[in-house]
Amino acid sequence: MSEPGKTKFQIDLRRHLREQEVDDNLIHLICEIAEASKYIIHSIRTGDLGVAGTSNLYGEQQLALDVLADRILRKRLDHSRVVANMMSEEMDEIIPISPDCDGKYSVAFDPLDGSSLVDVNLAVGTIVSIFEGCDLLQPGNNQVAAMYILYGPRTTLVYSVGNGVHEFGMNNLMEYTLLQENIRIEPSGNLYSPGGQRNKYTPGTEAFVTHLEERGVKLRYSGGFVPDINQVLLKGKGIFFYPHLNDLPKGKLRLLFELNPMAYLIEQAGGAASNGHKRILDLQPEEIHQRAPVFIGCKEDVKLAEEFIAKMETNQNEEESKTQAKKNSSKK
Ligand SMILES: O=P(O)(O)OC[C@H]1O[C@](O)(COP(=O)(O)O)[C@@H](O)[C@@H]1O
Ligand SMILES: [Mg+2]
Ligand SMILES: [Mg+2]
Repeated sequence: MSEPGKTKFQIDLRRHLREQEVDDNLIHLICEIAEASKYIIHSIRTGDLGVAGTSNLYGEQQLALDVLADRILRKRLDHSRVVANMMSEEMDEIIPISPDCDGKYSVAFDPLDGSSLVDVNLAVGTIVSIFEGCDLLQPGNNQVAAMYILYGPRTTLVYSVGNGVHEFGMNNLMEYTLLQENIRIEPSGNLYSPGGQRNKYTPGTEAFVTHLEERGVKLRYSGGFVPDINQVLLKGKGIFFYPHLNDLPKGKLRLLFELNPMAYLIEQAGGAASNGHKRILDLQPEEIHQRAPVFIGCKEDVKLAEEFIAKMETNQNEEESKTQAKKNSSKK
C-alpha cells in the first residue's frame, strides 16, 4: 500500500524506454505505435462492423475495421521519419518509406488481429515486429523489438527490446503507464489454448492434446491470438498452439506479422516457441505472407509437443516403410 498523502509515482512508456537506454529513433517508433493504438481503439468502439468489400492476399474478406486500423498505423509510420520499410497482414507487398536505412527500422504488423471478434465484443489486438535497417525477410531472431496492444476490458501494451518483457496499462488520459516489469513464464503450465479443428490434427498433435487432458490441464481459448497469448504470458503458465492441420500443412498464423513478434516476447519471458520441429525465431522466411504451425508458451510443454510430434512421425515413417517392403516382396 502507498503511504497516505503520497501519490503513487507512475512510469510512462517513453520514460521506461529511456531508462533502458533504447536508441532514440526506436523510442520514437514504439511511442508512435502506442499513439496510433489510441485511434485504433476509437475505431473499434465506434466504427462500422461490416465488411470492406475487399479481400486480402490470403483471400480473406477484409472488414472495414481491418482496413481502418491498417490505414491508421500506416499513416503514423509513414510520417514517423524513422521507418525504412513497412509491411502488414492487410497489404500485398512491402511499402518502402525511405531508401536510406541508416538509423531506421523496418516494421511488420498485424493492425487488428482477431477483427472478426469485434462484433461479438471479444478482445482483439495489434501485433508489431521491428527490425533494424531495411530487411523484413530475415529470421525473427534478428528482431530488435516486438510489442502488442490488447484491446480488452482494459487496454494494455506489452513490449520488449530484448531486455525482458514489460506490461503497460492505458489510463483515463490515454497514457500507457507501467503495470509490470520483467514478466516471467514458468517451465510448465496448467492451461492450453488449442487453435484449429481437432479432427484435422496430425497424430502427433492429437497425442499431445490427449496427454495434456490426462494431466488435467484446463482449456482456455478465446479465438484471438493476442488475448490468448496474453493469458499464457500473464498467468505465467500454459501453451497456445495452432498446429499443422491435415488440410492446412502450414497452419494458419503468419510468421512475420503474428508468430515472430509473439515468439520474441514469449522467449524474453523465459518461454519457448516452435513450429513443432524448430524454433520459430530460427525460421528463414521465404516470402512475406508465409504461414507456420506454432506451439508457444511454457518451455517444457513446447518441448513435449515437439517430442510427441517427432515420435508419431517416426512411427508413421516406420509403418510406411514396412508397408512398402511388404508390397515389394509380394511383387517378387
Ligand atoms: O478461427 P480460428 O481458426 O480458431 O483462428 C483463430 C486465430 O485466427 C486469428 O483470428 C487470425 O488473425 P486475423 O484475425 O488477423 O486474421 C487469430 O487471432 C486467432 O488465433
Ligand atoms: Mg492476424
Ligand atoms: Mg489481422
